[in-house]
Amino acid sequence: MQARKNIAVIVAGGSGQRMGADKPKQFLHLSGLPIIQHTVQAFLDALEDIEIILVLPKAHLAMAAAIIPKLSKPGSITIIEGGATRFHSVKNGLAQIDDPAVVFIHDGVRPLVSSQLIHSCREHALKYGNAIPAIPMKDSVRQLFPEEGINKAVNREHYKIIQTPQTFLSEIIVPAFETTYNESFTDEATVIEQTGHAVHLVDGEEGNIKITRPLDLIIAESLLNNS
Ligand SMILES: Nc1ccn([C@@H]2O[C@H](COP(=O)(O)OP(=O)(O)OP(=O)(O)O)[C@@H](O)[C@H]2O)c(=O)n1
Ligand SMILES: C[C@](O)(CO)[C@H](O)COP(=O)(O)O
Repeated sequence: MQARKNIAVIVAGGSGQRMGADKPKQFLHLSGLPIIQHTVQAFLDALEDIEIILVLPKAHLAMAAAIIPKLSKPGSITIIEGGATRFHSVKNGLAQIDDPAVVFIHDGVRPLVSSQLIHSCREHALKYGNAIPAIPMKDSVRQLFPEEGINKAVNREHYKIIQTPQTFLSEIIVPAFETTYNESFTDEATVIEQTGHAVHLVDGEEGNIKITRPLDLIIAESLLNNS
């Protein structure tokens, strides 16, 4: 039987509107290195045989030339052009996968992902077909009813905050992405759910933050300096 590869599709094809910087946030520096360099290196460090498909914005493909040679294993990285939405960027990355694999799909702007979480996701995906990291909510939560102009408290124990790497057997995630794009696809779990797969949640990590707004950069810098 063909051995199962480990492949990470790292999506960094966005433009970072909410960050409001002069370049896409994945290229901003964190502790002196581009965010995307931290993220890719985290996967290279976690798994000896990892192959990385790095999805970048078309207009910034050249930025890869500055980053790749600085990684510990530059040879294991393939650069792919991103799409109009995160879904399309993931789809472009998945189109590169032919062999049986455990496929990690990870936000390029979650640079603090740990080796422990990557391994936990891999083990659960091998057992359940998919592994989706999730953390508990820590604030009170209210649902809005705009038409009635009211809001109501909900039980936060019934909700989880979802992270990446969302991890799958290739035979599940590759065919799932043949579906037509739908605006409700905010992550990969929503895509496999539509094809009838049960989503398997695993414990995520509080520190595995997504750098979305300027404050997140400050938090990430602090977490990195105190780790
Ligand atoms: N067309 C897109 C949009 C997003 N992403 C990636 O998906 C991850 C999570 O998306 P998000 O944080 O929303 O990034 P942006 O789309 O860049 O941010 P914004 O929504 O603020 O513009 C990021 O690593 C981003 O680069 C992508 O690969 N291709
Ligand atoms: C995939 C994700 O990071 C899981 O929390 C999230 O859905 C991405 O959302 P965004 O609006 O594209 O940042």
